[in-house]
Amino acid sequence: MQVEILILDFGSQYTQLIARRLREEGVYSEIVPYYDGLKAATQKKPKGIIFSGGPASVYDKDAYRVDKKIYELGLPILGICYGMQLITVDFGGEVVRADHHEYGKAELFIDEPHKIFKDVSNPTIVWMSHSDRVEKLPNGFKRIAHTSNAPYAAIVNEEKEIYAIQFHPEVAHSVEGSKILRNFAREVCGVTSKWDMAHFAKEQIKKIKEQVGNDKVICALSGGVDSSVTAALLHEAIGDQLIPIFVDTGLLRKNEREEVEHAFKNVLHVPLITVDARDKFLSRLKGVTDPEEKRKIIGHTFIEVFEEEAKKHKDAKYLAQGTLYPDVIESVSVKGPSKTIKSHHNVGGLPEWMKFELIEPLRELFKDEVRKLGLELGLPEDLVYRHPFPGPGLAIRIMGEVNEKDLEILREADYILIQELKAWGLYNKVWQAFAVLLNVRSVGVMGDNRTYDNAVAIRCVSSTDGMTATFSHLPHEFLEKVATRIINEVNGINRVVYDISSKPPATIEWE
Ligand SMILES: Nc1ncnc2c1ncn2[C@@H]1O[C@H](COP(=O)(O)OP(=O)(O)OP(=O)(O)O)[C@@H](O)[C@H]1O
Ligand SMILES: O=c1[nH]c(=O)c2[nH+]cn([C@@H]3O[C@H](COP(=O)(O)O)[C@@H](O)[C@H]3O)c2[nH]1
Ligand SMILES: NC(=O)CC[C@H](N)C(=O)O
Ligand SMILES: [Mg+2]
Repeated sequence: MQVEILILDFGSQYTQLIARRLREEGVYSEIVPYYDGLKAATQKKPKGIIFSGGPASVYDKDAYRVDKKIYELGLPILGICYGMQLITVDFGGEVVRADHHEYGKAELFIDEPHKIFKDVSNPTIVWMSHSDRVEKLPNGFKRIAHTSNAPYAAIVNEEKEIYAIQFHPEVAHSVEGSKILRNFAREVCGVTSKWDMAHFAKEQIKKIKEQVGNDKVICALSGGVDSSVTAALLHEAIGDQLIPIFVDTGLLRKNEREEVEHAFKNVLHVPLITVDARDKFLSRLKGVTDPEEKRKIIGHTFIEVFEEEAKKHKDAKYLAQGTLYPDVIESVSVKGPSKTIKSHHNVGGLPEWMKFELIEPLRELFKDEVRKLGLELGLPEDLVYRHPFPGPGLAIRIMGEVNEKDLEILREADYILIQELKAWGLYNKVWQAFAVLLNVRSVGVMGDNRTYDNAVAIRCVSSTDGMTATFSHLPHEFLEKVATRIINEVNGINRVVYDISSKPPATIEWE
């Protein structure tokens, strides 16, 4: 893939958004950590470079710096926030701590028409998030825009084509931010190519064919979006050389195995191998109540099942997995390692068992791009827009020990919730929705009799990436209908509650 714009990450929370905005404009871009900037720019030969924002202050002793040779490559550069401040000091200007911090919307007044402001209104609303500011202009630069708080909101060195802006064009609050980023790519850097999913699919298919030759590829397939799109792409490229393996863990939802098998065999015509490992998973989980212990047992059992299965396919040289761009970025980001809240298991993410070479065709894509690719490849919409479902499945939605009886109860309750969401046209409006079996008993009255039964929690959240989430504000009539149906139709449940916590401080799953 020809990288048109290279983004150097200085640790901003919004770095990924810069790449997304550019790609939405059809400009292919990639992110690298700032310290790899010069090397990547030399190798990837982009048409322009963007410096992201970042939490540090340029006058700090250990502030992130770039190799100054990057300014001599003759490529246009756009510095955003921290990126602007870094350019300022690198060219002999001065950055100081501002008297007051500036967070939020500001009116940007354009002082001089310029390529990056083509077709942008004057004034325009932009979004600021900084506590340092440019005090003295760097050499060779002049001001082209200001706000009431920031006298130097945009500056340029025309000779070197280096632009620097204090606001964040990548966030949605900057009303014409996408236009400014597009202008930088198209008007300043002269990017003319138009990147889209059809384009991407074609290139990947060609690449996979060349890489794999006549060998075989194993793909762990969950029926989720990421692994399904990976499998579909591979199947397009290498046909029957693909060995897709789906594990029935016994922790799946109602009809899930049948639906996944149906979609792959009859809709996509991919011959799927289903491994029935229900007994293995359930027997190992017997008597286990600790959430982390459950997750670890499931993760290990997955590897074991795959090891056994892989032995049967000696000629399989490759393993395909649905790694996405955020997974990649997280592992190379300049941010330090974060705390483990839960052991997220990802079958493919475990390299110990692998004599395999990896194939990760989605590693440059965001989730919504993967969905577009899925549609491009002809995957059915209900599969493409399926809610995420975690590898450990229903085991982390039953509080405490997992057993067949509780799994059955939870499957029925969950099924009713999903059925109703679809019936009310709400399924695609929430990011994820499911039922949780609480293992809390409470007293009820049904048909004049006392009941003492289990309770179910309904969890529906909106989110863009699963990292943060808020509970979905669903109509009360809908919730009432779901609760009534669950209590009436599922034996063993006499109470339904709605989870109204957000993430953070809660998480999406209960375990
Ligand atoms: N039941 C399963 N059988 C085989 N592989 C599985 C199973 N469950 C999970 N995996 C593997 O673990 C990976 C991680 O799961 P994850 O839920 O993150 O992705 P996904 O299921 O492909 O997509 P989604 O996020 O939409 O659920 C999957 O891509 C798949 O390779
Ligand atoms: O593949 C997965 N393996 C896991 O072990 C796992 N645990 C949580 N999830 C999913 O990740 C998102 C965030 O979940 P949490 O807020 O509960 O951490 C939500 O979408 C969860 O469903 C998992 N996915
Ligand atoms: N968002 C940013 O890039 C902030 C840059 C710098 N830390 C400041 O506060 O001004
Ligand atoms: Mg999944």
